[in-house]
Amino acid sequence: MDLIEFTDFRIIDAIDILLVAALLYYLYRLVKGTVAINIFIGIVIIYGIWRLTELLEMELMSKILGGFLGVGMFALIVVFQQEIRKFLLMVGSTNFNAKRIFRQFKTISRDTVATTNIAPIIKACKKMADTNTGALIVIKRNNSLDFVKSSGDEMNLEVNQPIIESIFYKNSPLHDGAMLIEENKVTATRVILPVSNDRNIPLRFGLRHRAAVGVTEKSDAVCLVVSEENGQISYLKDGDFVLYDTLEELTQIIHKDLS
Ligand SMILES: Nc1ncnc2c1ncn2[C@@H]1O[C@H](COP(=O)(O)OP(=O)(O)OP(=O)(O)O)[C@@H](O)[C@H]1O
Repeated sequence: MDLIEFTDFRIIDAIDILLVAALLYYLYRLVKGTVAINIFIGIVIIYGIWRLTELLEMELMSKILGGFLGVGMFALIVVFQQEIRKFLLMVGSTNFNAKRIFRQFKTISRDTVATTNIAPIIKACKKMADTNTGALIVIKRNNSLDFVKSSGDEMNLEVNQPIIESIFYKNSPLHDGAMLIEENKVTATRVILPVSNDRNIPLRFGLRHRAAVGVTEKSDAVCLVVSEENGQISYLKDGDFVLYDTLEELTQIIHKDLS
């Protein structure tokens, strides 16, 4: 009977397996490097044992483990709150090509939406890097940044090099925290970002860099960090440092990421 069911393998079963594999892969990517990875591995092991006990018809053990996993689902929502949020953001992100195509059919032409001008931002970063002035700039892509904006001072200034430099100038009352840029406007300063607890971030990076990792983990925004310590300009996307050789290359990368 079992053998007949096994040979009765349909295309839809293959798709089902592929989807579960993709789901597990994305879940792993979400929790990789965080403390949640240990919980994730623990759950996978318990689930594996549960399925095995079911297969071997060890009724008592499979009932206990099944019950544990059932109740555990609610606990998981609490434990993985951040990861579930990020996963939903990822699913709803307009990065998918299908959505890009859809966007082209929107009644409002993209040309009417002010796109962020990268050149003055990079020039300001270069100037700040030369003078070892620390800076943290978050550039919005598709996801809303409202979840961090309220922690800072909201404003509405056209992006230009002197504005960015003067905000991060050491004696400026606005230099602390992060700057948000949305559609070529500085929309907030002194913003407090969520700090990442990724254990893979090298120890030489302090809170400014961890905050940049944090916000790019929790949204699809990209982030530029100028180190006060060594004047290094870092670019972050999806919770990772993006490597580049020259500032021209960095400008092109950001252009591509924002388009
Ligand atoms: N969670 C946060 N959100 C926004 N800004 C932050 C956050 N944490 C730190 N910062 C900013 O980073 C500044 C410097 O922090 P810290 O020295 O720990 O960072 P760092 O990564 O070592 O950077 P640097 O290389 O510039 O020293 C703080 O004064 C503050 O302006």
